[in-house]
Amino acid sequence: MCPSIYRHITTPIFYPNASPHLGHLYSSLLADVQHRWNQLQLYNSKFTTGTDEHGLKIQQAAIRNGYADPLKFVDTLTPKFKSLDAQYDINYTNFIRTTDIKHIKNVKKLWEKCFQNGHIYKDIHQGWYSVSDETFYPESKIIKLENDDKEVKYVNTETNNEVTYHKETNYFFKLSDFQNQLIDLHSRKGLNAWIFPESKRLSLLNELKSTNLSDLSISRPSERLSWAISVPNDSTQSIYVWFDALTNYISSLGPLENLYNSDNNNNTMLKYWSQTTHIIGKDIMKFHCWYWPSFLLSAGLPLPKRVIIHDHWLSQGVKMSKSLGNVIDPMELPLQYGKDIIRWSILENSQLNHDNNFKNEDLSKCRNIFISKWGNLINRCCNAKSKFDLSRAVNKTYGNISSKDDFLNIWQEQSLSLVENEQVDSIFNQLESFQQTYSVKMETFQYNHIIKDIWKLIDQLNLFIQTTKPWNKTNTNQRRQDAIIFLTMDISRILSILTQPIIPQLSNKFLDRIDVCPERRSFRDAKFGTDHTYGANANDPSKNVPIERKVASYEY
Ligand SMILES: Nc1ncnc2c1ncn2[C@@H]1O[C@H](COP(=O)(O)OP(=O)(O)OP(=O)(O)O)[C@@H](O)[C@H]1O
Repeated sequence: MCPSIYRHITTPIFYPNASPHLGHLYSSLLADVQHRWNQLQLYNSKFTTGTDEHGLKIQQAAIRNGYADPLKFVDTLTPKFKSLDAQYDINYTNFIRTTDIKHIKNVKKLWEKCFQNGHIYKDIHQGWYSVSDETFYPESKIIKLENDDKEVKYVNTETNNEVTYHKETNYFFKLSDFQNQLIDLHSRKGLNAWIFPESKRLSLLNELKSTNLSDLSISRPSERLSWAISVPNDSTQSIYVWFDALTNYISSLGPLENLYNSDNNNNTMLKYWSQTTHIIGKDIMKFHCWYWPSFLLSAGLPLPKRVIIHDHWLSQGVKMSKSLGNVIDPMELPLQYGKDIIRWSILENSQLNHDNNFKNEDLSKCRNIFISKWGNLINRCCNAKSKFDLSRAVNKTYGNISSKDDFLNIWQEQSLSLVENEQVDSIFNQLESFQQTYSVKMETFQYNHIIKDIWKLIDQLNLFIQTTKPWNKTNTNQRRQDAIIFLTMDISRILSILTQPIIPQLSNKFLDRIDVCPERRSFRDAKFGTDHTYGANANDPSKNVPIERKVASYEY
């Protein structure tokens, strides 16, 4: 553990009104990779996910499904979210349910603080409400639709979900008081930016600058919304689901009051909180980037570190969603390909800042590439028949190599051709640029770019092996053979260490295959020539192939 560095990563808490789908897995996967990346650096890392269990949408779904008690209804669905995580090795440290008592206490506390500080007041509210989105929409965003039977319904133009007109007493939050502070917050750029990616920051900032924020209704009459936390000292009103849900991010770390103790040295909760990254889909960015910081500022609480916003998985051209039912169920994906292949393929074929389409055939393609490129590379270099000896190369022949320059000095004596020298140069150039950019790409969730860089390096290594042909009888000079095997496998070792956040099981199979000891698999070990202890039984004929052509059932 690195005692002084703390990180906290969160997914949205999901609405358990139906089973999870690919979109939920995507948010969780982005977070899981980040959490594992923190762990690879030996940081203190927490990862929070969970379920958002209150609100009208759940109340109505419970009734539709024949449950008088909504808690009994969500009790049947929350395990499905946990099973999905288990299936894909989503290694969260905290699973929060908004029906947890400790969370309910925090929500009430946040309300009281905002109230005491003069940012909550009671008033009449009228407007267009969408149950599906759990939000009111302004008149300007409402259109009337009429079907062939002349039935009329109203929808909002943002999500196309139905809205109905309500007039009722609500509590309001003075969002308008925070407009300038929000503009300041979202004007922060570059490494200090509170929102990533930049395009989302700019769109939210521009909208903030060009609109006057209206105050936000943050309660509903209890007679309409019974499945919710009551407003403190007013049981006729229930707390709006977003005020409740957003507070989960604090509840997952501890009691809200702890954040008022600003002694950073002795306040572990604050250390995590100030390093909290929220990962969310673009559907909920205003809730997280406008409302959430405003509630916190109102209560005099510190803000989390940043919000990462991703685009959507589409199905039939529109956002995949539980309410529409146009979903891909990740539990029904061909798991026999291996969960890590599915993790890799989802991340390889998606971009944070673009809507994505899922193709089943990408999975078998991905698996085949792993076998033919990476699996094959290891099998060739650790081949018992060719009498290669990885252990000898790593420990003895090149046991004193600790840098690229050391290797190049020795390589000059072994090289037979200009082409080979150019290949070695190019491999080192690629490796250096990969290592220089890897951390930034990880921090900014550019996982697909990391994957591209990895395949480029693996391609180069394969080309090098094909050109140098260490198995060729005319090439039996042992020092040369060892140099080729050492270079190729040391870079494969580095890549396997650095892919642990993405493919935790498969990368460790690669590392097991070349006998890298478990204590030498962290970020600091991912440098050329730093480990001369591996390879012991790598050429043993009994060693398992890390990934086989034959599709196994639940292999990893
Ligand atoms: N199509 C999607 N693509 C990517 N992420 C998604 C998608 N759908 C949901 N998510 C993730 O789940 C969060 C929203 O959770 P929620 O449970 O409301 O999902 P939903 O399917 O949109 O539900 P509903 O249709 O009931 O509104 C998003 O912010 C995002 O993190």
